[in-house]
Order: sequence, then structure tokens, then C-alpha cells
Amino acid sequence: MFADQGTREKIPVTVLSGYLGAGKTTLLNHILHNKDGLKVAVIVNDMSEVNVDANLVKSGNALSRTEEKLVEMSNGCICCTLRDDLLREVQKLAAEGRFEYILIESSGISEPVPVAQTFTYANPDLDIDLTSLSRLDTMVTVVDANRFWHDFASGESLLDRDQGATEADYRDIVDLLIDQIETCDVLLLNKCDLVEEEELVKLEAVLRKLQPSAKIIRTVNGVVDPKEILNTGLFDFEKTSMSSGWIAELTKKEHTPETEEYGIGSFVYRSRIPFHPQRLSYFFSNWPEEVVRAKGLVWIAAHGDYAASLSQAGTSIQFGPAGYWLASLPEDQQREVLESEPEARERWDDKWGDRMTELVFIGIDMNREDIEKRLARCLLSDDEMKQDWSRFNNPLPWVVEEFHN
Ligand SMILES: Nc1nc2c(ncn2[C@@H]2O[C@H](COP(=O)(O)OP(=O)(O)OP(=O)(O)O)[C@@H](O)[C@H]2O)c(=O)[nH]1
Repeated sequence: MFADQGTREKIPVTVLSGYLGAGKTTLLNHILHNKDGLKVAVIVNDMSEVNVDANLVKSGNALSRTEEKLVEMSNGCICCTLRDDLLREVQKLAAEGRFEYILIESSGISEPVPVAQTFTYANPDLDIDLTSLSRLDTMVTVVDANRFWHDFASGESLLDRDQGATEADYRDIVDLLIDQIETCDVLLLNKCDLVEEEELVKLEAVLRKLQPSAKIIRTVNGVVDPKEILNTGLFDFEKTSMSSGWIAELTKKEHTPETEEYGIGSFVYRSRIPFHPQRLSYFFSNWPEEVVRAKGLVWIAAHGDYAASLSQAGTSIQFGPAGYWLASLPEDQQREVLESEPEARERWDDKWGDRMTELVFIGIDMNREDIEKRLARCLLSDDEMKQDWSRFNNPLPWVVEEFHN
């Protein structure tokens, strides 16, 4: 037994994420059967009132009263509505002092980043600081190899499938899938028994491009060595939350030409000329199908001093304000930033400052030249550069919106 909280070791935590039905509960049951005496507390989060997953864990395991505990968190999601409850539950489990590990199965619609933040930052409102009690060890995302492309291309939102966290949960399924893939330390590609080898190899390559840092492991029925997801020490908030393929592409120092495996490639489109809003809108509505993921900042000749952000995954395109360009701020503020950030200085243009478009494209069999040509046609002409930009016709919504092919 431990003397007091001050001398106790922080309890390690593994979080399982993954869209509904990917195989999280199956994986959890497998781990509980193969944990080699480790004293594990399990938190199972289910969106429904009846915690089906918790029941499955109970029926699939003879949980020992002394070594294990199952906490059910139902009727909400630990990344949003039940976040405070998650803090309290983890605090309680840590305070019991009899567990060596906490394993959390998040609901299928949970986003990993807010869950990770719960463990990384103290919550001043609640007076609970999980960073002193626990240590987020591994973020695991389970992907259903058999459903991936179907869900990716479905164009459906959570509400369409009656799976929203609330009645105002307008998230697209594809955005959730991408979020879960882009923020993890270990990615389990599950249900590999249902997919042909050739397809699996290609899917793996796409996932690797979207998530170059995580360890990708193929599984059937969640059968994986527990060492791969428990006590790995892999989680690091900065590293894990910045582990996506698009960030890697954007921050690459030099662009070394890559060998395109299975036609899966990526490139960054950069421009120091703003887009015409109407022509860009047209580009959005005729989005190149081969692009799986695009993300970045956009300079658009409208909306004054705001940079726009573009995030596309499958048929979902989100476009909206990202914040002020540094060049639009008062000079003393500009100077302050430029003095402290050499990278911002390097990218500074004498006339336009930091205003520029920088977009990462990841896709399969993309025709880079054609996409770049089409984007170039959306840029302002020399003549338009001299005109009053606020008079341009601008059909682009300045809120989160969707365009479908
Ligand atoms: N064929 C096949 N079926 C699997 C595999 N893994 C899980 N399943 C089945 O897929 C279904 C969903 O699995 P779960 O483990 O409940 O998935 P989940 O991610 O916990 O689902 P939610 O709790 O609804 O988010 C179940 O019927 C499992 O038996 C697998 O590798 N292959």
C-alpha cells in the first residue's frame, strides 16, 4: 500500500478511441484476458443510457473484485459533456491506490484531443489536477478496416445516423474519423479478416500518410500484445497532437521527391497572391475526388484582415476564419512577434507580411499539376489585385460549412 498521494506513483492511463463498432470493446476484453496480473481499473464510456459496452465487458470477463474495477460513464461523451465526470472518476480511482493501470474506452464519437487535454492540463474550475495523479501513457485509435472507405465517403453527419452527442452535434463522420486517426500513438487496423490483402496494403499506406508517427498494427478481433498499448510511454501532448501527416508535410524542411507507394502522395500548395472568393468557391464545389485530405491556411481577397482555414476530409469541406494575419495588427505587436519568432521573420514578405496560402494535399493518384493549375486560376489577376477587393462577389460562407461533390 502507498503512504499518501505525494509519494504515490502516477497511475498510467491508456485511452482507446475509434468510431462506433470499430472494435474497442473487443480489444478491451482481449486486454483484460491477457493482462498478466496487472491491476487494471476500466472506464467505459457509452453514449446511450444503457452502457452496452460495460455490459459486454462484464459478461466477457470475470472481473476480480480486488484487482479490477469497472466504472460506467453513460449518456454522454467524455470528450465534452462528461469531461468533468471523467476527471472525478480518474481522481477517485487514483485515490483508491490499489490499481496499477487505468484503461479507458471512449465512446465512438469522442475526439481524442479534449480527452488528452483532460490529462495534460489542470482544470482550475474543478480543483482537480490529474497531472499530479495520473500519466497519460498511450492514445490508441482503432480503425475498422472493412468500413473505413465506406464511412469516409459516406458524406453523412453524426446526426444523419442519429449518433450525435447532442441535437446540435453537426460533426461529419469523416471529420471524426480523421481526428481520431491524426491524434494517436498506436493505430490498430482492426477487422483485417474481412479485407483482401491487396486492399489492406493500400489502406495501410493511406493511414501512414495521414498519420506518419503512430505505430500501425493490423489486428483481428483486437488481438494484440498488451505491451503494444500498455505502459508504452509513447504519449507526449506536443508530439501526439502534432503527429498528423499534414503537419509533417507542412513542416518538412526540404521537399525530397517521394516514391509514391500505391499512388498515395502529398504536396504543399503555396501562393503569395490571394484567391478570388467566387472562383475559390467554384473550386470547392468541384473538389478533386482523388484528394483524401487537405488542410491549411488560405489567403482570400475578402473578409478584411482574417486568415481563413480550410480543412477537407472526403466530402466534408470546412472553411472559416482562423484568426488575424499578423500583418494586420498594430506595428508594435508585429515587431514583438517578429523579434521573438525567427521563422515568422523568414516568411515575412515586404509588402504583404505573413499573408499567404499554404495548403497540404494528401491523396491517391492526384494530378498535382492539374490541381495547381486549377488553383492558380482562382488567384487574383494583376488587374484584380488593383481593384477594391471588398466588392468581389463572395459566395463563401464565413462559418463552418459543407460542400458536397
Ligand atoms: N469480423 C470481425 N469482427 C470483429 C472484429 N473485431 C470486432 N468485431 C465485431 O465487430 C462488432 C463491434 O465490435 P465492438 O468491439 O463492440 O466495437 P466498439 O468499437 O466497441 O463499438 P462501440 O462501442 O459501438 O463504439 C462486434 O460484433 C465484434 O464482434 C474483427 O477483427 N473481425
